[in-house]
Amino acid sequence: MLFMVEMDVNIPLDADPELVAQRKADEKAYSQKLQAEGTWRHIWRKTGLYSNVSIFDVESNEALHDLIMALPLYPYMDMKVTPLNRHPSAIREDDT
Ligand SMILES: O=C(O)CC1=CCC(=O)O1
Repeated sequence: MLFMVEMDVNIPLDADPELVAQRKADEKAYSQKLQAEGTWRHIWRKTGLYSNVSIFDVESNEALHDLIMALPLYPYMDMKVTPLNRHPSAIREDDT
């Protein structure tokens, strides 16, 4: 199942810099592990924003929920989740 997830990051100005740096490092490692496994198919920075658009390939809604809840930066994020279906005009075989 494919999902588009838009993640807006809002870190409070008074947050502990060491804690934030650790969470960013953990987020990067978590993201890159899931990308290497093929679960986190794409991640794009939205130009000019501390925000990304990502495509996930997961088994179920519950799997996506668990993945999102485990994001180290989750406490600082607003999420928008959009389920995706294959477009009838798509020509890429892996867009399913
Ligand atoms: O910087 C972001 O958009 C938040 C984020 C998600 C995965 C990652 O490495 O950073």
